[in-house]
Amino acid sequence: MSSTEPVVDGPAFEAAADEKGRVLLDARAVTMRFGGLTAVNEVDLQVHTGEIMGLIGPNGAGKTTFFNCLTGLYQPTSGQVTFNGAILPPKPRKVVKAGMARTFQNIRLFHNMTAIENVMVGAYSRTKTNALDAVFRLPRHHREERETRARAQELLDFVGLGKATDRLSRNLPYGDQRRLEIARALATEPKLLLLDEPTAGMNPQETRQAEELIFRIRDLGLAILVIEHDMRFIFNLCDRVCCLVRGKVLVEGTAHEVQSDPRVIEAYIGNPEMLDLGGEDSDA
Ligand SMILES: Nc1ncnc2c1ncn2[C@@H]1O[C@H](COP(=O)(O)OP(=O)(O)OP(=O)(O)O)[C@@H](O)[C@H]1O
Repeated sequence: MSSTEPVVDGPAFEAAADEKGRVLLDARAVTMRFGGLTAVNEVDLQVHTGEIMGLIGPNGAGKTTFFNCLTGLYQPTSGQVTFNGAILPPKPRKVVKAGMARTFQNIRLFHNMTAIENVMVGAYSRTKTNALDAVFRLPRHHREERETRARAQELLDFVGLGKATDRLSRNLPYGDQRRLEIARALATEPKLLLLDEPTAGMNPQETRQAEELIFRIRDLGLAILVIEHDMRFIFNLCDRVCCLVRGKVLVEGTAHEVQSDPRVIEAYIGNPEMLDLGGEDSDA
């Protein structure tokens, strides 16, 4: 969040009314093969309402492929994903409508659009305006346009970009672009937000701000599933953590359990710097 902007009260989300701790996302035996390579192998994972769940694992473990299976970008070779009690079809638009939104490892904003326009694109997945309303500019179109813009501004305020409304997204600093992606995902009114390496490329201060923002999103009633290589960030943030190795679940448990599990430490041998949990002489 840009340091000059005050933290504002959170916008209201339907998810806030959900009973806490019930199973929201239930992935069963999800498998994804690319030819002879099994990138995701019989993965079971549950995310409950109101929790922050982390997904970790060395490079190539299958984390992003698993996200793609959950969000309909890939149709799993086998297995099933249930969300909010219903089986999810492997279609990204339907997944968004069901209440699951995501951000990507590589920022995917509309670079020639302003910040608010980017967020409004997210909100259109929820509006009722059809092509006729828009072409003939019927009253419903105008009313929804006004409401959508107001909601988008509310979300920009919430993520700390309230003053960036009319700036082209390509001109925003890197950390702000990541926050804008989150605002756009929030505009789809999700119950579960999936974040793929939200702090990649951030400096320590931006990382702390991202952590604080994710806590605030959870406090609005949303559940969060986050992939991240920054272990200090993950173990500080998450209620539970799942560690994938070569497409399989190696360990799942509370952040404390996973952090101290020797199998996790061993999985990172060869990349010990990735397990840097920040000792006393660490820089952040
Ligand atoms: N579209 C694809 N076609 C073929 N192989 C793929 C495809 N996508 C991913 N893979 C392979 O699947 C495996 C898992 O990749 P994935 O990107 O899911 O891992 P990851 O855990 O997200 O890694 P990283 O932390 O480096 O992002 C890798 O061996 C990768 O090369």
